[in-house]
Order: sequence, then structure tokens, then C-alpha cells
Amino acid sequence: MQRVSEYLIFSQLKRQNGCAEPRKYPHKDPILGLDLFLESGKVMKSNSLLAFNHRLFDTYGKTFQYNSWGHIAIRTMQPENIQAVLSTSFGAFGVVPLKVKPSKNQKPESGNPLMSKGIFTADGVIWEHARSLIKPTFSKHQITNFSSLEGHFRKLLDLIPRDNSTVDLAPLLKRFILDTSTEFLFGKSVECLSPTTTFDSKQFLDAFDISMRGLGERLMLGKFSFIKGRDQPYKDAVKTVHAYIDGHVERALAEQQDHKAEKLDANERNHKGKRYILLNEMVKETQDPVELRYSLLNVFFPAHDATAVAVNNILFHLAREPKIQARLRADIMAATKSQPLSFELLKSIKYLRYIFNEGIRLHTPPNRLLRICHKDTVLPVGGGVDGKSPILVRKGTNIQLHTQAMHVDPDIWGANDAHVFRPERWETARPTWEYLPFGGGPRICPAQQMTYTESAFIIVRLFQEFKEIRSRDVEPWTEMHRMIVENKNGLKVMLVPA
Ligand code: HEM
Repeated sequence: MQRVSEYLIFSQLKRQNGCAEPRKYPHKDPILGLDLFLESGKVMKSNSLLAFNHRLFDTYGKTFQYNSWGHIAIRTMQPENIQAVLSTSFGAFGVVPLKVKPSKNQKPESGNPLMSKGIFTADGVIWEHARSLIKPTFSKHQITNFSSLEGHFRKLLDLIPRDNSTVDLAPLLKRFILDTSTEFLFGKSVECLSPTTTFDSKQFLDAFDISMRGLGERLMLGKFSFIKGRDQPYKDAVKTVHAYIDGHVERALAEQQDHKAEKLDANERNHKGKRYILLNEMVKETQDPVELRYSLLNVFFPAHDATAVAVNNILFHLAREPKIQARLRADIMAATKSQPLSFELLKSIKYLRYIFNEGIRLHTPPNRLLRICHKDTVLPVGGGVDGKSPILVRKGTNIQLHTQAMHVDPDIWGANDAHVFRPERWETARPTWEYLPFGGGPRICPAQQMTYTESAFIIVRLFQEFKEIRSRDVEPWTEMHRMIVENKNGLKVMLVPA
């Protein structure tokens, strides 16, 4: 009976709003939609999932419906629909749930899923609380700690050859970001760029990669993720990541007991003012080590490498575009000639901003955002033969927002150069909901200012130290998917000292 009344309400809503059916993917397997799932897996393995997604949108429309493991799902790359899901109809959509939090007495060794409830994976009050707790982490005071950035940068510099030999900057930049992010999240940097480090950053980052890839696969498989149950490398990787985070949690809990959490080294107080360390704030709220582990992982997951990936992508293009590089370096040298680096100075170098915008437009690290519909909702476009009528999305529908496809849509960015790295476009481009590398609405990335500041800092400092960065790689940018997308071949370059 309830189903009939729900159906009647749904039909009425559809009529009242002039909704039409979205176009549909022509499945060979209409029961579970396995054909599209398997094809996607195949193209992901051959590093061409992004191009495959673009072809799907070209063929079936910029919003289309498909079958995902027996459930209706929708993909869209249209700004109007993405705006509705992220902002105007925010309350009707939630994040796609990951697995349930394990019970308190389960140990890290149990091979639990990588992440449970936290800012990324929760809705409602848990999300609101996590969001307010994390906010001070990204205040201007926090993100402009240039003396700390400079300290880590000098260690990076020591590892860059000055004899015209080739270096892969990608893993070095990841280590740099790991050093800076562990400092502001845990209050203690892993110092993996340091010559005396005992921390095996390669082993840890590999484990993080495997666990993130495994998490992505499980998200794709949905309730059928149990078929990955025997995946030992994933379990081992999750164990490594959990053990690392748990070490910090144990330390912070012990410090809190000793009433040490509030105390900073006098030297730090003088030079940096009081720092907001996320873990110390979290420990004030709960002493449950499992809850602390998952809350921290939810922030550590984007913090540990997203900025490095963005900078790698930018430098990949700069190393192949000598004219763009020369103009940028000239602007940087002019701006920094008589002034020390500051937040305002980094913001004032316009061409640097254009280059940053263009890098994350062309290679958006999270290429799509995932949501689930909690209440029958009308989206503005995507219905009918021309795709211009509204569509009605049913409660329970999964929806994928393909921001990367939108960022290279020729109808928005120009038929000739939507796929080309051309920073000059930002002299006139003023996109709103057509450009969402950091998402939008209440869940917009809280770290965008910090990401820009750190990226700009690295690029400026590199061009102060080196007069040229030349590519030493003939391969094109080739996608590799984890939870974010990066270049499979790293960043092989030669740097010419200034
Ligand atoms: C180039 C770098 C980055 C990009 C492109 C990026 C992009 C995004 C996007 C698109 C979202 C929205 C996700 C959604 O709506 O489902 C997001 C959320 C988030 N980002 Fe970032 N991010 C970056 C760097 C970072 C860094 C460095 C941190 C932490 C230090 C961070 C922390 C977060 C957090 C905690 C959220 C969840 C916000 C919420 O759900 O309320 N991000 N990010």
C-alpha cells in the first residue's frame, strides 16, 4: 500500500514539474548492469577511464541513467544539476556510505575498511560537528606558517640534483606534503625528507595507495564488495595505515593524560603563536581510540597528498611549455624581488593563479563526486530527447557528479582548446558552477586556501632556486586512478640552477 502511495506522489511530482525521462544507457545486462561495470573496470586498467566517461556523455547525453548492480543510478556533468545536488537541494542528498564502523574491541589487525565515519563519510550532525572542529585548521594564521614550509622546502632542495641529471619530482613532492600535513594534523612532522629519517615513507605511501585503490573498488562494487573479501594486500595495507594513525592517537592520548597537550615548546610559541593541532582538539572531544583513528583518517586522506598531485600536474605542463614557464618565472622574480613571501604576495601573482586554476581544471584530482538521493527530488535538466527538461530523481538513487568531464566540456571551455593547458583563458574566464575543482555548497573543500598557498609557495620557491625546469619524459599525461587521479609516470624533469 505504501509503495502505491509513494508511486502516486512520485508521478504527481513528475507531472507538476514537467519532468521527462533521462536518456538511458543501453545495457546488455539489464538486470544488474554488469556490462558497464566490467567495461569501466577494463578501461580503468588500461588508464583510459576518463576518456571513456567523456565518450559516454557524448553518446548518451550530459545526464543519463544507468543500472548499477540492479539499482537506478544517474551520471551528470551539467552545472545546473551539480549545483542542485551540492547546494540548492543539499538536504535531499547525502554522501555514499562506506562500511559500518567496527566495534570498539576490534583491533587494527582485523583488516577493517580503511575509513569509517568522519567528515568525508558522514552526513547530518556528525558531519556538522566534524566540519566545525576542522575549521580552525585552515585559518589564515594556520596556513601562513612560512617558516615551517621553508624548513621542509630546504630539505626538499637538498634532494634535487643540480648537475643536469633527471629527477622524478613526484615522490619528493609527496614526501614534502606528508611532512607538512603531519605537522599541522598531528603536531609532529614525520620529517620523511630529512636525511636522518627512520620513517619508511615509500612503504607507507604505497600502503596508503593500495588501501585507497581498494576503497575505490569497494565503493564501485557497492553491496557486492564482499567479493573482495580475500584481498590480502588490501588488508595488509589498511593495517599499515591504521597502525601509523593509531601511533599518533596513542601519543596524543598519553600527552593529554599528562596535561601536555596544551603545552608547546617556548620557541614555537614565540615564533609561530599558538598552533591549532587537529588531533589535540579531537582528543578533547573523545578518548575513544577507534573513533579518533577514523576521524583523523577522514582528514589525513585528502591532506596527505592531494596538494602534491595538483603541483605535480602543474609542473608537468610547465616543464613542457617553455613560453608559459618563462612568463611565470619573470612574474615571480619581479614580485619577489624586494618583498618576502607572504600570503598576500602569493595571491597577488596573477599568472600563478591562472596556472593553478588551469592545472586543476584539466586534471581535477577527485574527478567525480558521489551522492545518494534521500528524498524524491527534481533536477533542472537532463530529461527528454534534447536533455533540456527537468528529471525526477527517486529516493535511493546513486548520483555521480562528473566535475572533471564538465571542466573539459567544449561547450563551456571552447571547442578548440578545452583539453589544452592554456592559463591565459583565466584572463577572461569567470566560471561559477561550471568550475568546481573543490566542490561547492556546504561541503566545499575547507582546504582550498591552504592548497593554493602551499602550491604557490612550492612553485615560487622552485623558480627562485632554478631558472628552468625541463621535461625528461616523452610519455603523455596518463591517468592513474586511486581515490584521486594522478599521472602514472610521475614527474621526470631536469632542473637548471639559477
Ligand atoms: C588540490 C587539492 C584538493 C582538491 C582538488 C580538493 C577537492 C575537494 C573536493 C572536490 C571536495 C568535496 C567533496 C564532496 O563534495 O564530496 C573536498 C572536500 C574536502 N577536502 Fe579537499 N581538496 C584538496 C585538498 C585538500 C586538502 C589538502 C585537505 C586537508 C588538509 C582537504 C580536506 C578536505 C575535507 C576535510 C573535505 C570534506 C569536506 C566536507 O565534506 O565537509 N582537501 N575536497
